[in-house]
Amino acid sequence: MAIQSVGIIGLGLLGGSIGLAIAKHCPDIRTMGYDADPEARNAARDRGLVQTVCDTAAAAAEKADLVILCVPVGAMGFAADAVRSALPDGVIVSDVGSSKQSVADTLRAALPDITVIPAHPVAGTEQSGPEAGFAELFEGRWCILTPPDDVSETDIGALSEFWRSLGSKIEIMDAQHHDLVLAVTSHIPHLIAYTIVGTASDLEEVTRSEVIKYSAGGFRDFTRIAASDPTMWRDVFLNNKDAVLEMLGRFTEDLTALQRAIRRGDGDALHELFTRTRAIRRSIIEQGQDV
Ligand SMILES: NC(=O)c1ccc[n+]([C@@H]2O[C@H](COP(=O)([O-])OP(=O)(O)OC[C@H]3O[C@@H](n4cnc5c(N)ncnc54)[C@H](O)[C@@H]3O)[C@@H](O)[C@H]2O)c1
Ligand SMILES: O=C(O)C(=O)C[C@]1(C(=O)O)C=C[C@@H](O)C=C1
Repeated sequence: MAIQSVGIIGLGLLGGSIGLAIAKHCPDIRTMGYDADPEARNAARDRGLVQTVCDTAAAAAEKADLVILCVPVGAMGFAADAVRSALPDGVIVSDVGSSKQSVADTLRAALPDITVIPAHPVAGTEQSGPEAGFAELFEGRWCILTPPDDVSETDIGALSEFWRSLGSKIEIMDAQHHDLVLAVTSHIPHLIAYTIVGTASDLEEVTRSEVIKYSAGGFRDFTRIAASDPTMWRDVFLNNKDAVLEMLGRFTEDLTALQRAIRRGDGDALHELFTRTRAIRRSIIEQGQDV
């Protein structure tokens, strides 16, 4: 079954980018969208993020083959409740949340008789809102699907084909494994960036203007990540608590080992680690995953 109409709930960076990517890559697919924020709905109309901006979530969902929830992870349950009564027979409901197990549980409870296939396009920026979306966001990026066991191969195939048509590469994964992998590759890096920028701005010996003035290199890269949306990231950490705490425990141990190496003047330990991490960066670039 090829997807012919898509309802997008939440018209920020992700929802807006999906609407624009559909218009670019599959102009025959009809797009309807809704955002809880009236200003976001107006901006979505102005930018043409979807063909029809609706005044209710139900109206955006009622004629869709595929409904994609593009709201913060903590709002997925509210969005599912808002579309439930309008969902047509045979619809697939999916989402783009950055953590998967708690979203899968929430959607299953809210939509017990509906085909739900949670998904996570591993593509984004530090920007948010309806002005931030762009059609190329998903090109060459992974989209991870975490289908429950009872979903048919046909429905998984239809959703995979949809994401492929927007330029994504597909990976199928267990939701819990997804959460562990993304904790270390995305969630902890954000936590570290939030911490280092917060620490620098709290220092008494270094003025705020010095932090801004001398943030040319490494620190500047951290400030980009630390500018990411506060609501989105609050929800990610609250909803991927176990995996984040597990990975944070390991990170803290490794940081303590580095601290000890510096205190003892153990240059070999530092050099060995930095050599390993440099090789990882180079292999990411060789695989064409750098942007
Ligand atoms: N930003 C990223 O880099 C990125 C990448 C991949 C996945 N994600 C995930 O995508 C989702 C959306 O993130 P985003 O970056 O697009 O955020 P965003 O803030 O740009 O957009 C979210 C939109 O959802 C709307 N909204 C909130 N609650 C709603 C509700 N109940 N009904 C309808 N609309 C509602 C908001 O008004 C906002 O416009 C999140 O779950 C996030 O974890 C984000
Ligand atoms: O590039 C960035 O700004 C991002 O933070 C994107 C990023 C990531 O960590 O890779 C952020 C959250 C997502 O769920 C997916 C992608």
